[in-house]
Amino acid sequence: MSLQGSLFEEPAPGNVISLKNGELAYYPHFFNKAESDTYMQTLLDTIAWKQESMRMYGKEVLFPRLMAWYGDVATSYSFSGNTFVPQPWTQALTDIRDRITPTAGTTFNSVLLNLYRDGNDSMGWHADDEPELGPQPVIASVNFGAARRFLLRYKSDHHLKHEILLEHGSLLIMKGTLQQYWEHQVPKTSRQISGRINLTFRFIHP
Ligand SMILES: O=C(O)CCC(=O)C(=O)O
Ligand SMILES: [Fe+2]
Repeated sequence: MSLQGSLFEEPAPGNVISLKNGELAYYPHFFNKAESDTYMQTLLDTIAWKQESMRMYGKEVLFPRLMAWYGDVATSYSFSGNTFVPQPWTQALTDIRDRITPTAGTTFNSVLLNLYRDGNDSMGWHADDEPELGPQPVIASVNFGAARRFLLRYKSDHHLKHEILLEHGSLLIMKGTLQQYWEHQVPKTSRQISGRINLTFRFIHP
């Protein structure tokens, strides 16, 4: 555990964002700049990044980003026709997990990592509503690297929207009925930007 972060520094306060049938809390500077720079580099160097593919309309399509899945041995996770078997926790991942756990108010047994290499990498509209996450999952999203727009839309009325710029060192907690009523995405951008890593800590019901 990082002494600097845990003993001498309180995380910056978060902003609760109350949406219709969904709740978010955003902590823009949860990790300080130096820690965030170090985690960015450590994760780039030590995570087993892979470009996965999914079957779509009978074709094998590459995900437009790199991914990795880490967690307790008993957790495996399926989406878009893939089952991901987790790799064992690394030191950096358990450090980050232990830092965010008190703020999230719940425990996590796995983490999905996404590496957006540049503005061309993205994630399309979806909700994290897979059955193994349970009915009202708490999902903690940690961000390092280039800031990216995180868009939300109400499933049954796409005019209802919200947007958050997820910055270097930030933490976003999604909870309550958010995944049931809202979808989210990280759109492409034509801006020339560097890489970004997002980690979503989850509790998978075995
Ligand atoms: O990269 C992000 O901010 C979003 C990640 C996400 O939605 C997911 O992993 O399910
Ligand atoms: Fe998601």
